[in-house]
Amino acid sequence: MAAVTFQSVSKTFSTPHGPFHALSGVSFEIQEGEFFGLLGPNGAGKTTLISILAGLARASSGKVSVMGHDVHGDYAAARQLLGVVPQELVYDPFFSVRETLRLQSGYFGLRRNDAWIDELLEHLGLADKADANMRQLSGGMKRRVLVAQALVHKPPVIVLDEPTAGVDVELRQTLWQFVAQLNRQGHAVLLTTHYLEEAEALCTRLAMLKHGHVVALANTSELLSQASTSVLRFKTDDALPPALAQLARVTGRVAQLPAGSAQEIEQHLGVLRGAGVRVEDVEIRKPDLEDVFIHVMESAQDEAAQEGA
Ligand SMILES: Nc1ncnc2c1ncn2[C@@H]1O[C@H](COP(=O)(O)OP(=O)(O)OP(=O)(O)O)[C@@H](O)[C@H]1O
Repeated sequence: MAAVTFQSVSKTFSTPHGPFHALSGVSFEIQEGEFFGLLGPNGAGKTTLISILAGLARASSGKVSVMGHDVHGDYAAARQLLGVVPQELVYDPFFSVRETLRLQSGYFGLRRNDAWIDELLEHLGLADKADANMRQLSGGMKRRVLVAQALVHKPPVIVLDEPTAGVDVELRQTLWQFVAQLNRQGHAVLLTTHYLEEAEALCTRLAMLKHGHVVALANTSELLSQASTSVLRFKTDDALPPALAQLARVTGRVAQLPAGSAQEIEQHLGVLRGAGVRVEDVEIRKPDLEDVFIHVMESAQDEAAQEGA
């Protein structure tokens, strides 16, 4: 049985400017025990889809189920099977960390949950904060509590919406080790993130959303192998000539250009030399998920433009 099923899910918001289609016919399944990534640029519809899955919003049409339980018609059963770590830091400032986790356990009918709560506190580096008041915690610590809260009832499906936004390297590593361990034990994970390196390292399958449409759905390794073009990477302080500037991905001093063959690499270097651009630390690397992501998003744009023409 699929852990999560999205079947032709659409969501339309009414806005002062008319109806806005945040999701249009989104369909995919996440299998039990799978580590699944949901990617897309800002505003693609990721949080809207997760809100529908968590029962916080209602789809305008389509069906969503968790382990066969409809999130609308069979809400309580579906919610019990899900652990959702929200993007926003929502917490009750009057409780301590342990009280927060006991309260959350109570919502799921779990009375004697302290052994698991202690384990969660330990795994998430919160053991020494158990009695601290929620409002005394730093942002990163609060986020750890949100993760613990989502896991108090050991849900078979864990949903993480941007869990590492604004989080330091140490917590990221602790979090991923723990989530990977839960995944190995059979929990399915649905992750949304803008850190494509994390998605590449963790997710076995990915869906990419753009303007509420699924524009790619495949195994991570398949997506990476489809991007056969290597990348020429170098540092420079000079402006790139226009012909290359429009192909390049530039981050600060680092420029990256797609280069399918040795000949193309030689051509790029020739153009750079001809324009008097001084380059350092030149290397050729394999494409990563960010290259694939940019390519998929650009192709989706071209297709949309053609359809609109
Ligand atoms: N209540 C609402 N009313 C109108 N429009 C909304 C509402 N909620 C979301 N939207 C719009 O729906 C689109 C999808 O938003 P959503 O938050 O799902 O995107 P996202 O992919 O999670 O983005 P981000 O990466 O920025 O978190 C956006 O254009 C957003 O402005």
